[in-house]
Amino acid sequence: MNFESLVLAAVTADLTEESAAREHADAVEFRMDLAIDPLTTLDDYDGELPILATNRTEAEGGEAAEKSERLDVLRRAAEHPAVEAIDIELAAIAESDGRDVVEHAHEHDASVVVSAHDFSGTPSRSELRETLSRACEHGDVGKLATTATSIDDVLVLLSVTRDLDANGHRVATMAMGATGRHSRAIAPLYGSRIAYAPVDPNEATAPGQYDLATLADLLDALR
Ligand SMILES: O=C1C[C@@](O)(C(=O)O)C[C@@H](O)[C@@H]1O
Repeated sequence: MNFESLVLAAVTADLTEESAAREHADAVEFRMDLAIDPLTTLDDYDGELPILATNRTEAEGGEAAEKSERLDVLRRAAEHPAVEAIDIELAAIAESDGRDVVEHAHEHDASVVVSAHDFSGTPSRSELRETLSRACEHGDVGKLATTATSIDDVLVLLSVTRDLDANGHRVATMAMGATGRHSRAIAPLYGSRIAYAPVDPNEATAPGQYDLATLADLLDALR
């Protein structure tokens, strides 16, 4: 997965759902933090879609406890042939353990998405730019999900997306929540390289997600 063009990632904690995602998605985001036995689940995987492996911390909207074991699981996931990319939080990169995971993933030919999430709001333009630029420094893709409380928040996020993309960076952005929902369909027009939707519409992993078929249709219509 090189993210040269948009990747529609179907999100799930249950890899047996992959066949249901195949029609619409380019990849599966495996939310290891939400799975019961993620490494065994990965070993049993015999699907067709490549995997983006995520082991999200509680601080960034997931359920993985922030212990060294969390990064070990991510590290082991990167070794799996079906895992073509991993997602690691920018916050984890501040520690050398996190940077080791990035290096390990690259050694195993997995791309790295370096991500940051803000569930309370959308910071100022300069902060967004700063955060996304730092994420891009460490990852093959820098990803930023913020919460929009007004459409102006969406506008500024799209503008920063466009800016970084035009400067040759690979970014993925989305505004979470009802107000920012439309950004999930239009951010790719401004350079965002990943769009997320749950395989099971009842198992959304972030506020404002469309179901997979709807997002696929919207993206197709806007392409
Ligand atoms: O970070 C992201 C983006 C996301 O939070 C979203 O807003 O769609 C969904 C998560 O599953 C994924 O890891």
